[in-house]
Amino acid sequence: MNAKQAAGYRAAEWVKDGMTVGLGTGSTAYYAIEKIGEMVGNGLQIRAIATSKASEELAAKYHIPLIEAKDVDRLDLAIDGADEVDPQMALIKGGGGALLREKLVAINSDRFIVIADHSKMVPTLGRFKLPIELVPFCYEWTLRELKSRYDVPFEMRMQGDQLYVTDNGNYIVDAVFGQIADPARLSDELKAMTGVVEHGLFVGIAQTVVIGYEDGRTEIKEAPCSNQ
Ligand SMILES: O=C[C@H](O)[C@H](O)[C@H](O)COP(=O)(O)O
Repeated sequence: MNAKQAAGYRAAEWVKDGMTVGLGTGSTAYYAIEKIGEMVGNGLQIRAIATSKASEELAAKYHIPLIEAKDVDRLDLAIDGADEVDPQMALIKGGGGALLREKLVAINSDRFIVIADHSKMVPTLGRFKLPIELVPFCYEWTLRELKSRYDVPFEMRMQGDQLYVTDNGNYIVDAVFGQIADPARLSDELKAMTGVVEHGLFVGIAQTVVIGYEDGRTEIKEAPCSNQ
C-alpha cells in the first residue's frame, strides 16, 4: 500500500449501490477507479462519468458503466486527485491537463472528495505551477494579456516539440506564481479573461479531503460548511 493507494481506496468506501459517480484523473484517482472497479466486479451497481479519455479507458477496463451528462442531472459523488491542497481545502489541479472536465464534474456533484498523498498538503497554494487552459484561437494574445497582468513566468505546456492539447482541444499555459495569496480573487480574475477557458484553482468546491500516508493510514478533512 502506498500513500496514493491508501487515499484512493479509502475514498472508494463512499461509493454505494445506485450512485452516479464522477471519476477523476491522475495517478491517485487511478487507485480509486481500480477499487471501484473491483467493487463493481463484486456486484456494486453504479453509473459513472470519467473526467478524461485516460480515465474513460480505465473505467472501461474495469467494466464500470459509463454514462453521459444527458443521462443524469447531477452526480452523487466525484472523487479526484489534486496537485496542491491548502488548509482551507482550496486546490490546484490540472497537472495532468484534465482541469476543465474535472471542474465541470466536481461542481455538478453533491459531494466532491479530493484524494491526495500527504505531500500535496501545503500552507499556501502556488508552488505547483497553475495550469490555465486557453482557447487555441489567438492564444498568443491571451498569453500576452496574462503576462501584462501578472509579473510571473508563464510556460506553454509542450508535448515533445508540439503544444500540449487537452481532451477538449485547447492549450495549457502553466503559471509560476510561487505563492498565491488570495486564490479566490485570482480564480475570479482568470475566469473573467476572454480566451481563458478554465484554470486549475478549485476554491470552495471540495467538501472532503482524504489524505494518504505511506504506512496506509488515512486522515479525513471535511470543509467547515459541509453538512454532507
Ligand atoms: O489534470 C490532472 C488532475 O488534476 C490530477 O488530479 C492532478 O494532477 C493530481 O494528479 P496525481 O494524482 O497524479 O498527482
